Amino acid sequence: TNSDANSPTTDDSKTEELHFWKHVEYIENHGKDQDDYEYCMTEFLRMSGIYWGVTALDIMNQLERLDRNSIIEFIKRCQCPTTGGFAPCEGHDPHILYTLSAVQILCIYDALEQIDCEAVVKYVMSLQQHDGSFFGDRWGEVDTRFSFCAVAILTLLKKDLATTIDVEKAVQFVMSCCNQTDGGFGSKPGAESHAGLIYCCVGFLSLTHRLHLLDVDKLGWWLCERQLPSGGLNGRPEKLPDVCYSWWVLASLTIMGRLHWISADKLKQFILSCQDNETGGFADRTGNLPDIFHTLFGIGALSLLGFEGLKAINATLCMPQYVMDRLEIKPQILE
Ligand SMILES: CN(C(=O)[C@H](Cc1cnc[nH]1)NC(=O)OCc1ccccc1)[C@@H](Cc1ccccc1)C(=O)N[C@@H](Cc1ccc(O)cc1)C(=O)NO
Ligand SMILES: [Zn+2]
Repeated sequence: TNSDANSPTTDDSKTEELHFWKHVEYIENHGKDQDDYEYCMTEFLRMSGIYWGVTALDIMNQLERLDRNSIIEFIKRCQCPTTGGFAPCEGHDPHILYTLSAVQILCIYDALEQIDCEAVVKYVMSLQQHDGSFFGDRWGEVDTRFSFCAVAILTLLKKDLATTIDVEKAVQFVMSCCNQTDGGFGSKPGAESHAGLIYCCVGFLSLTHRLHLLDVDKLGWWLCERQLPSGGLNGRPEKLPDVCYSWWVLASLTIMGRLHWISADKLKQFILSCQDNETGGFADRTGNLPDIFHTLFGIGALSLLGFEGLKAINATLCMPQYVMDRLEIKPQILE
């Protein structure tokens, strides 16, 4: 059958099209209604939410629909004067996750001169530990996500990694989280492989030019095993498909030069089936409510699959390729 366990069968005979202008409207209106429940409940990751909206609209060539100046003013108000890091929203604490989102937005707007970049560099350096790992903030959570954020921020700021952090130690820590059996990565040594963390670790190795350390065939195989009869991808064995895993898995395969190992047409159909035809936006799976996060990763995955009418997206940094070209940033990818 073409349906996965416990999910409604997808009628793959009906070829869905991309409701392009509905998605543009959905993103443009996201955040206009300050009383919107989902908007209020996601204040703690507001900076990331703006990055998701800005990137998705730029890939659809509609960036001018957002108010560039008010976004930049908001970002400036979120830089912590003492640490140089960015908070997700005014009044919150700085964290490396939202520092990356802020830097990504400013690179897309070509407005890095509006913030104190040297303070950002010092903030990132201050988070590296003796074992090479990175804290997410001053409270000391360690995770390979933060290793990716650290090298992504320094790369976007055009800093030489070798003269700002201990690259060898950072590489050692990430590789210590590599799962010998499936070639994947978890959040710390011994943790189960998870597609989101694999994306972070493969992205980290791409930015540090250490992709030769990967077992590409073993990891490529595990990533392709994520594809289910519906065409959708899950994040771990036995899980349901979810459109954001389209991005984490496809981006990782693209960096490793194995994108062709996935059945692109079946995946395209699954992603298009996650659109909300009334409100616009993408949900995590067919029939659920859309959100700005899954809208970016749905659009981003379609861009990686070469969907016409979408701009090229860089798999390592999840940003429009033209921005990478302007900044002359070339993360390593395997052919
Ligand atoms: C914090 N977070 C997640 O944990 C999502 C939740 C989810 C979405 N679909 C299934 N679960 N998961 C997620 O981003 O997983 C990918 C990932 C996991 C670990 C590392 C990197 C990526 C999402 C937000 C979200 C919460 C709940 C529902 C939808 C979106 C999120 O902010 N993801 C971040 C990455 C991330 C991931 C996990 C974190 O604990 C923190 C941040 C991101 O993509 N920034 O650009
Ligand atoms: Zn998801």
